[in-house]
Order: sequence, then C-alpha cells, then structure tokens
Amino acid sequence: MWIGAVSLFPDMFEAVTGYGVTGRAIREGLVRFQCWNPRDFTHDRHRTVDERPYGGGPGMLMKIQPLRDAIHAAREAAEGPAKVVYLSPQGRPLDQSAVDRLVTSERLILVSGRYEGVDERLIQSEVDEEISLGDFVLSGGELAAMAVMDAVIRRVPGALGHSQSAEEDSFAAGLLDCPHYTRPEVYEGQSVPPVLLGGNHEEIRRWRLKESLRRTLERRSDLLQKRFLTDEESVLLDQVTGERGG
Ligand SMILES: Cc1cccc(C(=O)NCC2(NC(=O)c3cccc4nocc34)CCCC2)c1
Repeated sequence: MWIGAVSLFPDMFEAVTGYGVTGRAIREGLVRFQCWNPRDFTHDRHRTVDERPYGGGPGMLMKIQPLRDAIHAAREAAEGPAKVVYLSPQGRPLDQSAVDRLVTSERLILVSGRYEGVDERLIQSEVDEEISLGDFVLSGGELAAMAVMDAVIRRVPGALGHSQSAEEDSFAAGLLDCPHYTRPEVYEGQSVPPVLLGGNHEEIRRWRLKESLRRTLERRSDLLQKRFLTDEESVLLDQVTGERGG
C-alpha cells in the first residue's frame, strides 16, 4: 500500500511512521509513505501558504496554488490512480467501515488543512472524499490524517503479524471490547473473574463475548442497532438484558 500526505507540518507524521506496528510496516516496506509540504511549492520570497478569505471574516485560508501543486506532486509519485482524502470537520465521520473501504484503495493521498481550511473549488477539483475524526475543533487535519493512517495500516495484510489483537476482532466485529485482566490476581481488593483463571477456552470465549455485548449495550447501544447478531450473541444479549432487569 502507498500513502501520500500533504501537510504544512510533515514532521508530525513521525508519530505514525516512527513507532509501533505502523512504524514497522513502513520500515519493512509493507506500506510506503511520502509527505509533501505546500510550502515547498510556493514561488514568492516569503513562501506564502495562506490567503485572506473573500467576504472577509477572521482567519486565513490555505492558498490554492501551493496546495494544488503539492497534491499533483503526490499524484505523480503515486504512479497510479490514488484516492484523495481531505480530512475535514465537514467530512463523513471516520469509522471501521470507512477504514476497511480505504484499505482497499492501493494508493491514498491524505490532505490536511490548516488555518480556517481550504478553498471550496480546490476540494471540488482535487478531493475524492472528505473524512472527519469527529465533531470538535482541531488546529489542523494532521492528527485526523494520522488516525486514518494508523487504522488503515493495521488492516494491511501482514501488518499485525501474529499478534492480531482481540480489540481488532471485537471492534472490527462492531462491538466494544470486553474487560481485560492481568496479574496480580487481587488488586486493591478486587479479584479477577474466576472464569478467566479456569483455562476452559470455550467458557472464556463466551464470557468475553457476553461482556462485550454487555458493555456495548451499556455504553454504545447505537452500535447494536446497526449490527446483525448471531444466534449465540442474541442469547447472550438476552441474558445480559435480563441481568440488568431490562
Ligand atoms: C466542528 C468544527 C466546525 C468548524 C470548524 C472546525 C475546525 O476544527 N476547523 C479547523 C480545522 N479542523 C480540522 O481540520 C478538523 C477538525 C475536527 C475533525 C477533523 N477531522 O479531520 C479534520 C478535522 C479545519 C481547517 C484546519 C483545522 C470544527
């Protein structure tokens, strides 16, 4: 997989390219990453990347020409059709289904905004889709771009090696994760659920699934609305509902 980023702060991406599973996937060449800074595509002495908004108002917008030229440079380097994603609060909220869709595009170009954003005509002419990290104010799109990179790279076959995490399975299956426990057996007077100490793997699997369903019902019942339940999950959810006096 090839990922290009367009950002005024390329060094920020070290947080993903330099650490953990994502860092290793890039180091091992499973994923190739390159970043382009619009400032390198300016032609004036002050290397200007921002511009006043028509109609007045506070703040600045990103200048069209440096951004457009940086995106075109990324397209050229992609050496094939690339999906251009603009990270923006006006975008479709990022969720696992969006991640699973993005990972099918062999080449992604992630564009991060700064200042108050970018000219709408740049979005119309260059951007395939807008994605949002959530409904809050950020200083730039880079953290959103890195969240997309992390989630997408984890889904590249081979990136997780043998340590496919349990979280991966449960959330990818549309449920919240079950509670986890490790040593010591008693911590501040609280002990570990006995089933986890018993070594009966089928019982442990069912307990974890039931606790995932309980937690999802308690904290994110919206996730249950849009998820098909297997027979086993329906039975376990009924038990949970009964235990809640629901
Ligand atoms: C709710 C709301 C309404 C209006 C503006 C803003 C806001 O935060 N505007 C500032 C910018 N925000 C983001 O880029 C950004 C923010 C949040 C999630 C994101 N997911 O991707 C990119 C994201 C846009 C241009 C530069 C930074 C937020």
